[in-house]
Amino acid sequence: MYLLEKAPAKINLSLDVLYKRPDQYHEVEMVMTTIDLADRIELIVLQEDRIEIKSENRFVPNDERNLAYRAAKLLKDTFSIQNGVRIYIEKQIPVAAGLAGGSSDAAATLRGLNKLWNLNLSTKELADLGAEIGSDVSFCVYDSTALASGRGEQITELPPPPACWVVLAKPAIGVSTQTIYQNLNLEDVQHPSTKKMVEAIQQQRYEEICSQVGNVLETVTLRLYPEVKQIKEQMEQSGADAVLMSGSGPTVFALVQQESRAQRMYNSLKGFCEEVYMVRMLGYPQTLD
Ligand SMILES: C[C@](O)(CO)[C@H](O)COP(=O)(O)OP(=O)(O)OC[C@H]1O[C@@H](n2ccc(N)nc2=O)[C@H](O)[C@@H]1O
Ligand SMILES: Nc1ncnc2c1ncn2[C@@H]1O[C@H](COP(=O)(O)OP(=O)(O)OP(=O)(O)O)[C@@H](O)[C@H]1O
Repeated sequence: MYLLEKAPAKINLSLDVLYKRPDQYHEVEMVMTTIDLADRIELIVLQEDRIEIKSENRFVPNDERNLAYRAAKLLKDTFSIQNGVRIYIEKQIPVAAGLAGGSSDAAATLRGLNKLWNLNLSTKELADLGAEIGSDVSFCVYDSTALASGRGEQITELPPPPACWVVLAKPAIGVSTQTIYQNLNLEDVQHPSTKKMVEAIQQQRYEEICSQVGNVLETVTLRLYPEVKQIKEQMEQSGADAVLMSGSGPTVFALVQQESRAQRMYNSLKGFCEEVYMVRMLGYPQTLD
């Protein structure tokens, strides 16, 4: 038995941190959506009791460090599944970029194995299981647009935002999410208004969405990595409707409604940044076949 799942990247349209919790996580309020930059996950059921990970990308671990491996293991252990699975990850999402690539692979594995192993779990049940793997996995299970609170695992779905182009640039550095949260000084940030962002999406007001984007982790990453700041400034100067860093970075994205303007921005960024993408905003679940 065999199944394909699409695992799209996410962007944070807003990311607010409320306080540091006693369990070493931070209480957050994030508005997230998906974009048409996606990994492709192929799942093949094995009669033998083992989990295999295959990927041509050298940055993707092929053992229990892989979040997709952990997703399969979690379902196997929780539901005493005797079969194994081969998981082939065709990687399109840049690794360690702030785009939840690993979390989305884990979520796609949960969705796919739910079908292949006839578990009949609801999206909420899968998302709750996903939270055991990582804070972003629950959102990725929903594969839509949502407000995420708690440490990121409490999901309230929202309608997809109005369509637009998303131009992304990832500087050639890796950023540790843990380091960024550790260096956050909550007295030194400007909090975005989650409420206004949610209302702007509910009312489908593109300009209001653009004026409400904000990410408190940006303060930390831009201070620690000047190359991220440089890319952000370059995007701001080339006529974006809004520019923001996604998650803990280092990827910066621009929202642009006009295709020709997005194309010009893509071309000019390509001149000094190797990893640049121009994709559509999605915000609703996609199928592959
Ligand atoms: C930055 C974001 O990607 C935004 O969507 C998420 O908040 C992070 O999600 P993630 O990568 O799935 O994070 P996890 O794997 O759960 O946690 C990695 C590390 O980030 C820190 N962390 C994460 C989430 C959170 N709400 N507070 C935190 O302080 C913790 O130090 C944790 O050890
Ligand atoms: N399926 C996977 N794809 C990519 N990286 C993975 C995967 N599973 C585990 N990893 C590990 O996780 C690390 C972070 O990768 P990932 O691409 O998920 O980061 P990210 O986009 O910054 O995540 P987030 O936005 O959730 O913080 C990588 O360095 C890699 O070693």
